[in-house]
Amino acid sequence: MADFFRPLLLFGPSGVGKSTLLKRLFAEFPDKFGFSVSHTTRKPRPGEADGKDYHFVTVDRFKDLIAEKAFIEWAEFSGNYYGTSFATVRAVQERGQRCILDIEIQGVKQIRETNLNPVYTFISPPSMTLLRERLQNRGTETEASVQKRLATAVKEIDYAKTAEKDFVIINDDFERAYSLFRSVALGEKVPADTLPALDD
Ligand SMILES: Nc1ncnc2c1ncn2[C@@H]1O[C@H](COP(=O)(O)OP(=O)(O)OP(=O)(O)O)[C@@H](O)[C@H]1O
Repeated sequence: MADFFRPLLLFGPSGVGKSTLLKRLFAEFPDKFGFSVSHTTRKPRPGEADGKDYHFVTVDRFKDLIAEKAFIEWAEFSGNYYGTSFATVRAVQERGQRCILDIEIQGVKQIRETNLNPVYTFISPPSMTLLRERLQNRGTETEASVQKRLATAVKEIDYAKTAEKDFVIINDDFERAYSLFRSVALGEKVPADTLPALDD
């Protein structure tokens, strides 16, 4: 069970279902896991709470935090800044919880250079067509933003094809994906999925 105490890092393209999987995990295990709440300069979506989903900050504040070396990793993504502070990860670990990070690719690359030693878990769409549909159906993006996220997704998936990762979870049928994700999060030794072709 040694893996349980390593942070769990989730990565995967926007719209693949990372937040949905996490929401379910936190509902089932309110005390076992702690989310590393990122800082962002993007505007809150309806229902998102400051300090829970993100620490929502201004660009000036974000730049101050960069200057103070507060971040383990930070990146600009889809026109906004995102970052993980040392303080948030530490706060989760001090509560005795497994820290879960939801990070985009540029951040993942930076994390590899640190001694955080997380379990790298790639959440994959079953196909590019389904990814596009989910982004469109979520209703939070304009068509231009969907296009931008899909273009980024293609690059992220190319990276994921070659990058070192501990687990791949295909978010096809949600209940199936969640059951696998739950096992991975609990530190169980389970056979994971293999990355689909994603060339559609
Ligand atoms: N297995 C699934 N089958 C069908 N729809 C799903 C599934 N999982 C998630 N969704 C839906 O797909 C949309 C995107 O999911 P979600 O917001 O969790 O993605 P995300 O990876 O967290 O994206 P972002 O990185 O942009 O926050 C949501 O509308 C969600 O309800």
